[in-house]
Amino acid sequence: MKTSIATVSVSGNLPEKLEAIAAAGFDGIEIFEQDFIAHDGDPREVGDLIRSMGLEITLFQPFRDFEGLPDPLRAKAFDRAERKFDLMQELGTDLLLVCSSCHPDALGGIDRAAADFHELAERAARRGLRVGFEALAWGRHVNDHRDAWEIVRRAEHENVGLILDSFHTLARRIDPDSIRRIPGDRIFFVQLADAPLIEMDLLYWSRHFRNMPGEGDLAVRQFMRAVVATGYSGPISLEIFNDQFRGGRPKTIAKDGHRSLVALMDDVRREEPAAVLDFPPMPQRAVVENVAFVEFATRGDEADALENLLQTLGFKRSGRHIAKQLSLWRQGDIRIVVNRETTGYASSAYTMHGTTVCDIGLAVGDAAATVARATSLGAQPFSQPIGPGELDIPAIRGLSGSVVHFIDEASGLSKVWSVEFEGADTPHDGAGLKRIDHLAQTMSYDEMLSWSLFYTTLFEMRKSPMVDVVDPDGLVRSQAIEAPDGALRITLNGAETHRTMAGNFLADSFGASVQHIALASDDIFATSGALAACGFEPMPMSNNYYADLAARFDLPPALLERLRAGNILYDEDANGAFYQLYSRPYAGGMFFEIVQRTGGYGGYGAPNAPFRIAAQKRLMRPKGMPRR
Ligand SMILES: O=C(O)c1ccc(O)c(O)c1
Ligand SMILES: [Mg+2]
Repeated sequence: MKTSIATVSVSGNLPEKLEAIAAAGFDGIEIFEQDFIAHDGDPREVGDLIRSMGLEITLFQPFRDFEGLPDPLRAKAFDRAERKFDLMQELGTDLLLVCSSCHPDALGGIDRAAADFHELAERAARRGLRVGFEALAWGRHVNDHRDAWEIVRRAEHENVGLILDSFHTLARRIDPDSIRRIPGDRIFFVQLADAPLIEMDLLYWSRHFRNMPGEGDLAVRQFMRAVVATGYSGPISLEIFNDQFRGGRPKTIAKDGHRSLVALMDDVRREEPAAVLDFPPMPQRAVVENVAFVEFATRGDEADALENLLQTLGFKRSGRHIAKQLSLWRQGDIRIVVNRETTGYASSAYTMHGTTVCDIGLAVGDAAATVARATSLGAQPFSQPIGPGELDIPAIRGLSGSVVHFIDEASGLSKVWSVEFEGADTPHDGAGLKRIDHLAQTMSYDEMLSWSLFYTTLFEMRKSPMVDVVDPDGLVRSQAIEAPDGALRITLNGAETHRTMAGNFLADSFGASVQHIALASDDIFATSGALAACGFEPMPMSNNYYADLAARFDLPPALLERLRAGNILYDEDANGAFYQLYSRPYAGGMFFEIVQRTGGYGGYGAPNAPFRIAAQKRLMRPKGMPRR
């Protein structure tokens, strides 16, 4: 099965689009006519350029407002088609996409349309070309793939077939399983797009909000399962109209597209075992067991400040690396590595971002298989020279240059602490922090889809709905990506302006990275007391916040007073309660959060976020100081 993508999906001029598409690993492209017209170059040369990059032209599109017209418009439509057939022959492609008519004079009538397609197919056949019919969701008379199929069937010509596009079917809530009734050899082409569920005009939704399969909310997988069940074996092509992608980096968009397609086909293979798919197999999504470690790259005074903060959080240094300037800090099941190396990867991360989380270690069932899946999805394996006595721990590059290591029991990699570190790796209770609850990564809003696709295609993780967080100086979008049992929880925070707390951090750290780490306690009040004894200074919350808590919830006065006294934030959902306590920001806006979940509370305290951010900004911008 060939992978393909429409040129309209990627930003840039035609050569830039082609280069990005070829580099991402696609087999072919759909030429979107506008991209060709905007290019100044002979069609034969364009065709040769495309083939020289190892790409095939799988389709030329769109041909609009063809079927059901009265003469003389009908005759003109056929003349127009002949010109496009000339162009297709020069480019070197044999398939034309005809999308259903939106013409105000189109007459309708299934048999009239079928007769038009019979004649068009006859003309195409004379040149060895084929035509495919696609129902646009907003087509005047034809806006359902089942009607398009009836027209193709009645056209009775082997040079006309059906073109399916997941957006048009799913946006109209047409049951994708109706595709299972169509013979696979009569489907000439399949286009895929996802989209976020937003109530709006279908045309506007389609032209501005489509995204890659898995990035939106449509049942693209169910659609594709139905397609492969028909026996269809032609190209699978992404056709994504998206305002954000039009302004994005061509290479990133194309790579994300390829990743989404490969992951989708892997899911389809597993869920539709009877279908024959010539797609290379890959290991299934990795189940993350826990966050094995978080590593900071840091230096000098900043490193001292970080270690000091870790001590006030109840951590103890429990090991030093046998050869490198790494120290291991422990509490409960949490491991934090402080890396002060001046060469190697962590050192470059420090140079780039300042003190930063440069590496995340995840415990998985099979580390090598996880890297194999990641590589199939287009991720880059990561390695650096290994010193004597050190273990070769499989790793990949995450996004924005970060590194993710995979640790497993089977290969002995979980023993890395006793092998590579001197000193006892013994757990201790400290202030009662047990495990990492979540990691919060900050990025520009444009990068959020890439990151959520990265996590959801590689790991067994789900995304929860996007929430808006109000910062006094702008809006931040936040989305959680979670493993089913909470073994790994990541919140993605997308900043649009550098004046927000998140945007400021992003600008200061030159790129996306972890802005805060949330550590879980099973008794936040005991932890709060223990932290005070360690010299921890919580971020102060306002009286207004606690007055509002009293109004929002039915909290006993004594509990409310304990919350206020400890600067602890509170939230509830249908399942349980959530307690939060924040450190003061350090090193360019990073911070720690301490949380307790009771009764299966599933969120992240989003209602509290605006007040937490305002409190942090008060600390960072003392009273009376104008903002930068
Ligand atoms: O928005 C459109 O007009 C349009 C054109 C061609 C397509 O294949 C499509 O899905 C939409
Ligand atoms: Mg389409």
